[in-house]
Amino acid sequence: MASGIPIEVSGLTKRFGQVTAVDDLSFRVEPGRVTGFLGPNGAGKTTTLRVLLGLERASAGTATFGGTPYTRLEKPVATVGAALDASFHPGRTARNHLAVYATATGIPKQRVGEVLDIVGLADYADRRAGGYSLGMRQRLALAYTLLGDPGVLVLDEPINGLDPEGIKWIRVFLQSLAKEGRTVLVSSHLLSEVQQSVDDVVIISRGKLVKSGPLSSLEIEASPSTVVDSPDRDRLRAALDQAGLAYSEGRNGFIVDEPDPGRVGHAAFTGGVELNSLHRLKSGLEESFLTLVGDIGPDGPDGHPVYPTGEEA
Ligand SMILES: Nc1ncnc2c1ncn2[C@@H]1O[C@H](COP(=O)(O)OP(=O)(O)OP(=O)(O)O)[C@@H](O)[C@H]1O
Repeated sequence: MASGIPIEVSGLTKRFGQVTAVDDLSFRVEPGRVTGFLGPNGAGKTTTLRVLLGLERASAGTATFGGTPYTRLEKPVATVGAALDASFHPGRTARNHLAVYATATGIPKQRVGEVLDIVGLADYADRRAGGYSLGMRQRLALAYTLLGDPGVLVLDEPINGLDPEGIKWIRVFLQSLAKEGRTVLVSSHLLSEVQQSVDDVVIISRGKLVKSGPLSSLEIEASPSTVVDSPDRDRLRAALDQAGLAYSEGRNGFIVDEPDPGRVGHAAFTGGVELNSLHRLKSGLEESFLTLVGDIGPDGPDGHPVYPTGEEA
């Protein structure tokens, strides 16, 4: 196995005409850990991964494997295994798909049998991929990434569409790859989908970094806390600082490390700040994630502010 090397993204920007898909994005993915690359649909995850893998050219900034861009890696297949947009010919078998790729990339044929075993597809290897379930196609995509026994794995939505048994399997599998010292980056638009599989998270929204760090730091945010927002964020920030309240700022407001919305409301009142949202964080980790990425608002469904009712704890 090639050793795991960090993925380093620095000041990365990618524009498509008027659209800025990735906007001055910087983060680092460490070997020996499973990292979830998270954000709602359209946040810029696939674009970031495509630049990282040399499929798109950056408008600015860099995305490298330990300082080396993918296109300049000496042995790319043995360094990085990636599954983006995996599509298979329905008339060909899993074994045939992998054998063709192995031959094209100079990987010994015996490795095909090994990776089929590793991903649990050996019994189905000689069936046509057209008859595979989504879960089996996900396993075949994984088998591709492992052919060169790389130290870095980049997987786009590998859990999407798996049944509960498949999810359990991939969770253990990703962790075992990381324990071997590999760098494992897994994208998803749902935190809940990868929550039990990842050690670290990199969260983006509208092309920008929202948060990166251990999953446990997000869990701390999700512990009893209050979500608050104002049309005047600067004044609200100042009022929270003045009251000595700790918080992190997301697209839909501030997550304040204070379980009592009344105290947060009082801090805002003291600072003379108008609020358009104030409520206790409801469902823990997932709402914390959604508040950070701004996928849904803490506001009520009619767009009006929701104030604490006392039943949301
Ligand atoms: N080739 C392209 N030309 C123009 N715009 C693009 C292109 N590729 C992506 N975009 C735009 O860039 C933004 C980010 O898209 P991207 O596919 O990277 O997001 P994502 O986080 O991977 O979302 P999803 O999970 O839906 O794939 C979107 O607004 C998308 O429409």
